[in-house]
Amino acid sequence: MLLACAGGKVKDVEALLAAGFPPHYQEEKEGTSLLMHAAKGAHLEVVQVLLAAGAPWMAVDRHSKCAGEYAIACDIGDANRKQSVIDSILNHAVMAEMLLGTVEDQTAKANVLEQQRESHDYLGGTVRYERGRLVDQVDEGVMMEWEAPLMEAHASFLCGDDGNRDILNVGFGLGIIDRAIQRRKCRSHTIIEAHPMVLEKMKTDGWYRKAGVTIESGRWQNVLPRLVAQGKKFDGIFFDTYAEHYRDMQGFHAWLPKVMRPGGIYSFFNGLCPDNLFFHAGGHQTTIHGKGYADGIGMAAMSTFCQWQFLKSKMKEQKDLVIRSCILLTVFMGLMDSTVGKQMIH
Ligand SMILES: C[S@@+](CC[C@H](N)C(=O)[O-])C[C@H]1O[C@@H](n2cnc3c(N)ncnc32)[C@H](O)[C@@H]1O
Repeated sequence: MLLACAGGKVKDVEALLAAGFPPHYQEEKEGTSLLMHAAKGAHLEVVQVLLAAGAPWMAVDRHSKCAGEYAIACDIGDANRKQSVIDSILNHAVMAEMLLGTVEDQTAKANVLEQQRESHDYLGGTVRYERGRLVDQVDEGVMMEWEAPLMEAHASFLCGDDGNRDILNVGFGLGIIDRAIQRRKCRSHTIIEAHPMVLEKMKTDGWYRKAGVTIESGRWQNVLPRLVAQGKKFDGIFFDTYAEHYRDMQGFHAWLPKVMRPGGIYSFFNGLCPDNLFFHAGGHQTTIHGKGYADGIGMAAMSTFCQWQFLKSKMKEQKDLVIRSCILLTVFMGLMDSTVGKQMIH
């Protein structure tokens, strides 16, 4: 099977799968999967057959590399084919993450509670400012001074040169981006911050007295609905919180169309799976497109997004719990390596 995948022999791969060969197989020594072998040779058809059969896109080898990275590293001459393989895996990853996310949303309330607990632990705990760092009560770095060049770049992107923009920053931390925004000038500068000790520091440092600056204290989850109800709109928005799940970020993205002026700019600190380029891209696309915000969207993700919106709108129309459960179960079966599930989805 490994040879068939590496050699792009799609008929052999199909025959072996039909005979019961597990699509999730990984060889013992290096941990390479069937999908990695196919991706390495840019064998698009084999990749598609394996993904459809339930081969896990996120499996990693013994060096923590996933199939997407094998596709990126592949050195065949045909750049189009190579790109098609990358797109195919990424598209599948985004689709799987979005569907899985919904299954989790519906069925694993405990996970949500777990995430909320993490956030509440942080917000209810102590923080301290020390030598260019903000650290939480378990000595984890919330923000570090070395991130300044990144924050400068975000501020420059958001503020432009016209000095005429209403800017919103979510998460003060060390205030690096807020100082950079102040240096660049803007019409108004709003900061949402939730941690009482950070708010205290902001008070001490005079942020409450700065002209044009409004401090909104509280979690963005509570503040944003109020700002929207007041009809507040912004030209530039930055999001960089702490101890939150990427699903929170998705939740934030769902608010963007309501608080952003047309032509506005959004930027965020993107620390999703920073150690793995491919997971980073998958997480990024899922997060951006997962809840109805479709700006700067790639075509592959767009088609996934449309399919997903269609599925969601169908679910809404029916308003029928049984049908909803059936769809979720089907999706789940599809994800769980079930040919029947895949056929049901189709
Ligand atoms: C990584 S720091 C932000 C750093 C900032 N970009 C800078 O340039 O210094 C994250 C900040 O978000 C705040 N925060 C965490 N959860 C929040 C929430 N739900 N709403 C508002 N602020 C939150 C934290 O207290 C912390 O001050």
